Amino acid sequence: MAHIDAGKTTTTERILFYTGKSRTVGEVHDGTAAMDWMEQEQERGITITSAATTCFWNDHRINIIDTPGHVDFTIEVERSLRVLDGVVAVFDAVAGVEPQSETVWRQADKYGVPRICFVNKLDRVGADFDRTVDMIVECLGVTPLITQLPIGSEAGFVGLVDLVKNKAIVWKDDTVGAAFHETAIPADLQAKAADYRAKLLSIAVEQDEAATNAYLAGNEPSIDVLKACIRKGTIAGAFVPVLCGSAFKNKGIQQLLDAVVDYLPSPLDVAAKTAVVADAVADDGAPFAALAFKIMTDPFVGSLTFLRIYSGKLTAGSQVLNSVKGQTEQVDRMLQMHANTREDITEAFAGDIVAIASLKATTTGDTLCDPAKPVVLEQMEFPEPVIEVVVEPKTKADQEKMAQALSRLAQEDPSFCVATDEETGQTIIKGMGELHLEIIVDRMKREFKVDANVGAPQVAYRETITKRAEVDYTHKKQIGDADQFARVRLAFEPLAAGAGFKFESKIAADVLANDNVAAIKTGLTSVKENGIIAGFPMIDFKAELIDAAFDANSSVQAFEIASRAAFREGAPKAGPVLLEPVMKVEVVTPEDYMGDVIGDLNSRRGQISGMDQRGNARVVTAAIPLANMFGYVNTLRSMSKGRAQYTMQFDHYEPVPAAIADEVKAKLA
Ligand SMILES: Nc1nc2c(ncn2[C@@H]2O[C@H](COP(=O)(O)OP(=O)(O)OP(=O)(O)O)[C@@H](O)[C@H]2O)c(=O)[nH]1
Repeated sequence: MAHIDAGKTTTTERILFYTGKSRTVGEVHDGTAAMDWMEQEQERGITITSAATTCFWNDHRINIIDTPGHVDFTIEVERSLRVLDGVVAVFDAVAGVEPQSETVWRQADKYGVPRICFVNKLDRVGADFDRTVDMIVECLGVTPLITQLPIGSEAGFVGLVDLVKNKAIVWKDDTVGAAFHETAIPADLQAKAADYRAKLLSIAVEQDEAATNAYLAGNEPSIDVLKACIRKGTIAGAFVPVLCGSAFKNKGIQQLLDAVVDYLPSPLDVAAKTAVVADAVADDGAPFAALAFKIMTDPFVGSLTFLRIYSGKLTAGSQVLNSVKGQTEQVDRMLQMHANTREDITEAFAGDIVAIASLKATTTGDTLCDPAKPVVLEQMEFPEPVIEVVVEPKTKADQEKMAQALSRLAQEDPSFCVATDEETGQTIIKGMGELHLEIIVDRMKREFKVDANVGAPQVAYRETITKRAEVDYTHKKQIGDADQFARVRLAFEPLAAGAGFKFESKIAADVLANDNVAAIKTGLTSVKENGIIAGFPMIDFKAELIDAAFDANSSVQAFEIASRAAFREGAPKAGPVLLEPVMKVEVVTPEDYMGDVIGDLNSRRGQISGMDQRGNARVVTAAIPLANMFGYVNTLRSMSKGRAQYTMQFDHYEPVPAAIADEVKAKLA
């Protein structure tokens, strides 16, 4: 995991080469990287989906997921972190810790995933290992355990000092597969290496009482003991081993693989953590339990569901239970994925990542388990989309294809959703950012051959209420010969940000039958999706059912209709407001453009929250409404002659100022 362009894919490609999975090394910049197999990934040189693959190193099997760095695809990182046992965080030694590295680091914190830091790109002009380590400490707040030091820098980067073995490792040249040899630490690095090694030993031995005592008595731990200490501390999160190299120049990759095997946990090491949520143990003999973390549309088999197996064994041809949906699923075909190629397998075990073809009901985050021993593994959280565009099929034939394509794409990607505008009947797609929706539309056109007109991206506003209001609504209507009757008294009340929607029935059980109460909830749940100000979903409020009445003409349909009408009548009295997504923006710019950048951010209703120095660049952070950030990439590029960069991510919702709310309403009217 890392910020965009830190070198994740390049590192992964080298790993596949050195572990013997690929005979040639794919390069990101010429579109031949095996892990970036989507056309859009190859054209743009970025990772969009997280590809899963398997390789072997030192008699260990390693399952790898290469995650995207761009913030629009954060969901891919989130779901990968949910199922991974260890992470290699890749840093660009020139840029250091960049905003998205910080974000994904916090995500890894959330799931408690042990990490190794790989300081990459040491061959680049301006590379600085020490500065990157300082930033790791400062920005990520971790204790680094420096296990390697670079030998030389920039074009002179030739190898590294392995502080664990206390040896230098030097490569013959920059080519793929170039031989390396162990040698004595160069004279000019000996003092520094001794210093760093002493630090390494003193931190590492703390993990083991016997090793500490021996060390204090003047006895250095053996390499095996030292490695065991590092492993223990890494898994416990006491420190993070820091390694270095240059993926592009083929240096440090084999040592990185050694570190993965030596220091990151095996499925057995994380059994305890899993057991807390699921009562599962990483034991092939235990009942089967797995988490579906990703669904991918596949041209050959329809859809592929990726599973991480936590315990037990899965056999092709068996039946498993989806314990979240309460449905049985048939596992006909099981595949081992290698980026874009696959291999049929018949058995998979605890710790494995496999893809299952054509499951019926399973969606991302569901648990599949042994029908005799049902468990539910901890589910995943998905972010709310902040941006939307209207898509219109060009012909009638495209209409159907588009609906199909969008539903397939939404199934793959929980951070993307499709909605229909109630009034205009238009199809709206919603996602995490401009790039996210651009890729979706591109895939719809190419993979599903749908011809469509695409509107300009719009902000995905929300609505909420600010005060309590009550409504007493009676639905009475004659339809044909039959009368309909339902009366509801509801109260609407604001809730704290992030609380979503809650429904509470305060009436006694004999006032209204349960299915009528359920119908009222159903009515409210659907009607709140089209708020009363400008049709945006209403969030963070509670609806209380205070009273209700029925007669011989009442039905669940009548109560559903009554609750919807009550919402439309009641919500306007509850001080409704329009909410807009406010983004956290970080701009990294040379000093010269600082004034222009700040002036421009201010003019976008931005609130500057920080200014910092990073290397010789300045960093400005600000909170800015998304509505004012469209096309910023071009403004910034021309303002800074292409030298400044920015990243942006959703921060919170805030009420839109009245004048701007009127504009939004006018535009939508
Ligand atoms: N000089 C130098 N360039 C590198 C190194 N590693 C990667 N690159 C280059 O940096 C660019 C980005 O590398 P990627 O591997 O695509 O980075 P990434 O982190 O996977 O990027 P995303 O997946 O898009 O987030 C490519 O042009 C690589 O060739 C390195 O060690 N040295």
